[in-house]
Amino acid sequence: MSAELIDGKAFAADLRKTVGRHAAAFAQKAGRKAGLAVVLVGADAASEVYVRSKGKATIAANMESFEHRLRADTSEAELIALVEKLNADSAVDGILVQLPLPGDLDEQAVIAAIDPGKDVDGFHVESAGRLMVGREGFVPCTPLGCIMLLKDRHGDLSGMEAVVIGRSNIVGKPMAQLLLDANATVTIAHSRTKDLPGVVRRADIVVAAVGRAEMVKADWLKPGATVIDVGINRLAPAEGETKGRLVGDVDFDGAKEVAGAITPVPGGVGPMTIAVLLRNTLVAAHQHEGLEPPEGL
Ligand SMILES: NC(=O)C1=CN([C@@H]2O[C@H](COP(=O)(O)OP(=O)(O)OC[C@H]3O[C@@H](n4cnc5c(N)ncnc54)[C@H](OP(=O)(O)O)[C@@H]3O)[C@@H](O)[C@H]2O)C=CC1
Ligand SMILES: Nc1nc(=O)c2c([nH]1)NC[C@@H]1CN(c3ccc(C(=O)N[C@@H](CCC(=O)O)C(=O)O)cc3)C=[N+]21
Ligand SMILES: [Mg+2]
Repeated sequence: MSAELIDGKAFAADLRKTVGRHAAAFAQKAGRKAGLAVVLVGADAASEVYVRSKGKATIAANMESFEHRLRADTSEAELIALVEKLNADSAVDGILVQLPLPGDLDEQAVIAAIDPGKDVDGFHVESAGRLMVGREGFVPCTPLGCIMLLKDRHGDLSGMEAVVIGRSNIVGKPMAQLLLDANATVTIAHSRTKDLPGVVRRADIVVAAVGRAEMVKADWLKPGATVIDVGINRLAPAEGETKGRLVGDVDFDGAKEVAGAITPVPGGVGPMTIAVLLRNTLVAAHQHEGLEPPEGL
């Protein structure tokens, strides 16, 4: 193996520790803990796992966790009514509505109902707009976690060629904006991109956020490239397994022989998402109490 492993899990554990320390100090000053509300509609098995691990991490970081589980047949009006109740609840600093929503619930309408001051996911149009024009606001957790790992490894990203594969509102687009803000030269690839391997081969930095198991191959990579694998894909169980393996969007075993550095799945970007969510929630809590958010968070 030639690539260095980018240990997102360890980085995230450090960040959670720092957040936990600041959260304890916040509770002292404010006379209450910072609070995160997570709303889960329906009983999606994968989402259950995220919600549980988020709840545990929140409590371990000296913050409060409020979980709201709603039936899969919840109406949009009921869901928005809950969001409005959480907007008005002074114990709640951050609101996360787990996506995707089941059935024909309108995700944009539900996100629009979240108070932008509690939008710790950074999915509200106000947050997206602020990121786009370079004003302070909540940045989506997954791309922010990725840029933290990249800056930790490279320091200055100025002039580097970055290729982001995927253009979703929650990963690809904000990721590209953060790389642009860091003065990288950014290309966004997607399902209509011609010659994706050729585009990826130019990249010093590859961020894969596609949702296709092991799609990015070793021979697409420029030797020495830094590879950030956002994908979370569950393979079908092999013989003798009850649960399939979790893999990313990059063919890790091949890519690790060519890349300079690579994030594993699991243990890469996923843990960063949760750590950044707690960080964003603590920042929101400071804002709600009129306190200056801690330096260097
Ligand atoms: N680790 C973490 O914390 C998180 C992980 N994820 C994971 O990241 C992945 C991406 O998530 P998300 O952005 O929500 O996914 P979306 O499905 O919303 O977006 C996928 C993007 O990939 C593009 N795409 C699909 N097929 C191809 C292809 N063959 N070639 C090139 N581009 C393609 C799509 O293009 P087009 O726009 O043209 O359709 C689209 O822009 C998933 O595996 C998800 O589970 C997501 C969030 C957090
Ligand atoms: N409103 C909203 N915000 C989100 O941020 C959001 C969402 N909806 N819907 C689903 C996706 C996905 N996502 C993950 C977070 C952490 C891990 C994670 O911690 N993964 C571990 C492994 C977990 C396991 O083993 O099951 C890892 O990669 O090491 C994965 C995926 C957040 N998302
Ligand atoms: Mg999506």
